[in-house]
Amino acid sequence: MAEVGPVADKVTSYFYALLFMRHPDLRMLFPASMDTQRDRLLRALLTAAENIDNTEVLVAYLKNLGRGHRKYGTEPEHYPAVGEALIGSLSRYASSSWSEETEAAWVRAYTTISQVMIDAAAEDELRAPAWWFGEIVSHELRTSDIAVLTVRPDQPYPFLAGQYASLETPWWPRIWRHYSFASAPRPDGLLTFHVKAVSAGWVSNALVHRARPGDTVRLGPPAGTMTVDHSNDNGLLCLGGGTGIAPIKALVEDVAEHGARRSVEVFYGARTDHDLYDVDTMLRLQQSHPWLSVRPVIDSFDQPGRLPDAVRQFGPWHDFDAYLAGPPGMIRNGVQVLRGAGVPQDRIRHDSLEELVAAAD
Ligand SMILES: NC(=O)C1=CN([C@@H]2O[C@H](COP(=O)(O)OP(=O)(O)OC[C@H]3O[C@@H](n4cnc5c(N)ncnc54)[C@H](O)[C@@H]3O)[C@@H](O)[C@H]2O)C=CC1
Repeated sequence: MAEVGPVADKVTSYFYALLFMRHPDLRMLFPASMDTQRDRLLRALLTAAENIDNTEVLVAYLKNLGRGHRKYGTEPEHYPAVGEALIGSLSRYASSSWSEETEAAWVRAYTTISQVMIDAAAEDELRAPAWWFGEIVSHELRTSDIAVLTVRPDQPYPFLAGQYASLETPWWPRIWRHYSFASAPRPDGLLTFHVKAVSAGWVSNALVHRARPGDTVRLGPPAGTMTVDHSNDNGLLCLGGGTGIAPIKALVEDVAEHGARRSVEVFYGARTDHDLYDVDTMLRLQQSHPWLSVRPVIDSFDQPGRLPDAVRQFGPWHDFDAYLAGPPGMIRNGVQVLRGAGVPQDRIRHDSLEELVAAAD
């Protein structure tokens, strides 16, 4: 991987060129524009490589990837085609370190990886659809670029508070983006998402500026491990930056439903007052739950991104489980501050930074 890292763009372009040249029928499974698709493959490979020594994490990641691929229409027979193109492009760009042994090792690794994904997809097929249709039943513009969308899935959609779904709009077929659920599972089965239109974000702009009640989106299966550990009574320390407050709100509702005996401390960061688009909801929750405290943190001109610093001023936090949701930079800095405040790594939860960076496309 060290040799291909610096030429990652070339490797992925060559990979897709090989794949589509040899298997033109597979082209229709990918978006019309491949711009944002290109580095997804490499990112997935890097994530797998990073966790190569941690079998439990790696297998969980691959199973999730396999389940998630059902919505693309991926079939078991597609995997060898991808494997051939992958090895073809790696052997070309890692030529100085490539040998028969390297090739054999890649074939073995890829065969194992694809088998875990294929098996997870087959198992999932017995209990869940590949995707759900969801009708947008309400669309509320909270600021000029943030919308709260409520979606009614066509069949029951089981998930846990703190997880996210991938979502495809009718305007950008086969382009999927992740959005966290902004509520814990509700008795009426409706799902809520907070979407910020980001520059060059095709899906997010369509969802904020174009989507209307009555439109239909497709939903992939729920994913993510940022869920509440109900096996202990530790307090929850939650950092939500911008629309990252969405899954934090879901976690608060989840704790409330479990009859909270634990304190929940929420720090809600935004650039300006105006960007605290969900502060009223959070303060209402604080009023009805004595165990909940919500602290809005507004950036100042001389101190942008000050959310993690604000958390440092309170505490102590070493007995808390920590949850972070928001921009990747906030999560990185937040984790550092929390580690410095004595919160062990295994009690700090957030979504994968690779996925969040991809979501910003
Ligand atoms: N599950 C998750 O982790 C979720 C993540 N998101 C992500 O959250 C982001 C939301 O974007 P915006 O609302 O535009 O957020 P933003 O860029 O306006 O930032 C919101 C707040 O986060 C903090 N922050 C931002 N960058 C920081 C840094 N480098 N260091 C420390 N603190 C920092 C600041 O307090 C800032 O006011 C998107 O990138 C989105 O993908 C959104 C929903 C769920």
